[in-house]
Amino acid sequence: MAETHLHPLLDDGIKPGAAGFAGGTLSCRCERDQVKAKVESGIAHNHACGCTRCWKPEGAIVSVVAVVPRDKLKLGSNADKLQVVDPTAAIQRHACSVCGVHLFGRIENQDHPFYGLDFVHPELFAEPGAPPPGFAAFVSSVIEGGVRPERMDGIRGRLRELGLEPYDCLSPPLMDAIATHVAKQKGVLPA
Ligand SMILES: N[C@@H](CCC(=O)N[C@@H](CSCO)C(=O)NCC(=O)O)C(=O)O
Ligand SMILES: [Zn+2]
Ligand SMILES: [Zn+2]
Repeated sequence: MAETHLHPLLDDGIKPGAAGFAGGTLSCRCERDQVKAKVESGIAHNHACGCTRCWKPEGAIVSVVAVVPRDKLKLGSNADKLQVVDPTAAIQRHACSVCGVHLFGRIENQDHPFYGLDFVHPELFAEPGAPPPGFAAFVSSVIEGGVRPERMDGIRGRLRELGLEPYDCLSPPLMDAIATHVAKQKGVLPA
């Protein structure tokens, strides 16, 4: 049976992060005139994502994506190369129009449960030591990206082997946070 290659950050086993990782500079993968953004914060909720919308490096089955507070992310050089991939999506992913890397994804809808957070791909940090992913989200969605359904047992098995519990939506704590936000908006829970 062929090995399951999920993502370069995962395939050789998950490396622990460095204590005190506090962000750094994200860069796109252009050979010159890279788009850069500075993140003055650690990352949270780092996860592998199987959805079709998150950026993944060539050949990867899943992306690795985390969140940072939006006010801690500052655009740097060559930001004029960025284009929003899909302005109708909840997460507005700002991609380099030359190399295709998503530098960050921003939620502009103030009613969204994750408003205030930007999505970033930790592998784009120049600085080492970002904490590793802790679970796998939207795993069934890899089929929408063209993965054959027969491979799903192998993919979920490999994720579990890496310690990344596979979910077909987000993790239970994040799904609970979303549901709590909705319940408060509806008034069935106190705000
Ligand atoms: N089956 C779809 C799922 C896409 C999806 O809902 N992705 C999630 C997770 S992205 C990072 O965790 C999401 O919240 N998307 C909002 C958005 O993309 O704007 C598919 O695979 O396309
Ligand atoms: Zn680029
Ligand atoms: Zn995703």
